Amino acid sequence: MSDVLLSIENLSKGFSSSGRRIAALDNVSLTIAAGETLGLVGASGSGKSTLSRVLLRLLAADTGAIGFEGEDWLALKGAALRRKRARMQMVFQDPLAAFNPLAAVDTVLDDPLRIHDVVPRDRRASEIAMLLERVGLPADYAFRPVRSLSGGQRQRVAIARAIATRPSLLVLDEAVSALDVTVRGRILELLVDLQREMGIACLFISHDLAVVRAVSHRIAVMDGGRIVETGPAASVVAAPQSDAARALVAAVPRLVTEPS
Ligand SMILES: Nc1ncnc2c1ncn2[C@@H]1O[C@H](COP(=O)(O)OP(=O)(O)OP(=O)(O)O)[C@@H](O)[C@H]1O
Repeated sequence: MSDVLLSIENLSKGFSSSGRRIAALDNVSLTIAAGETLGLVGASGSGKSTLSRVLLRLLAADTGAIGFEGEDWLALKGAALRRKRARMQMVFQDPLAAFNPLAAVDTVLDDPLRIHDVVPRDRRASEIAMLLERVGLPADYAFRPVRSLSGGQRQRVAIARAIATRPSLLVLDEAVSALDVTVRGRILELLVDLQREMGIACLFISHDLAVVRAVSHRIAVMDGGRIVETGPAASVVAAPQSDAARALVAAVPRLVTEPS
């Protein structure tokens, strides 16, 4: 896993709020290798969402650079950016906010296949069936409205949609935070399976260190807009070096951090 897929270099982003300047991102640098899951963890307000929004080009950085699949990601525009977006997909906390809740599942999955021309039109229905199977949903769920699904099933549809364009990187921002604990466990297992079988790299963002630990090869810890610690997931949990990481470890119930 040494091929660098994503490199974030000296990224900074400030906001002005009530006359004060907030450094939401302060010289952030990190890399993700092809097929690697990097967990990004930090307390509320540490800058995680700002980083994901800048990475997804939903928000412009003040300074810094991002290389993705060997290209200058922040310089891409127009058709070239739209094409490249197929390679970096996202899963958010609330799938209902991400797609039309009245739409049927097959419509939600057909959109990326059509927009990015992933397979010819006559193969899209079988591709949708394959995607549903891949995320553990029966093929006849294609005809159900998204609104009729449970939270976990909706998140499976969101993951199916994200992998539909055959991305090399998934950005998951608090993707399991709204799910109850058993459903959360199953979605985390699905993500680990997908990552192993399809070789997709993930940036897995959460405020919850136990969740991040369950899926990540490496963990980066954010505090006050900075990356204050990066290391193998097991080391960051077992021997945190920064105050921010120590506080996050202390917040995890002991049962989760102790080896079985
Ligand atoms: N649009 C904005 N205008 C002003 N300040 C902002 C804006 N967006 C974020 N901030 C500030 O930037 C800092 C980082 O926020 P960010 O949402 O990135 O943190 P976070 O780690 O994702 O937190 P949370 O887990 O609560 O979402 C915070 O101090 C926040 O108040």
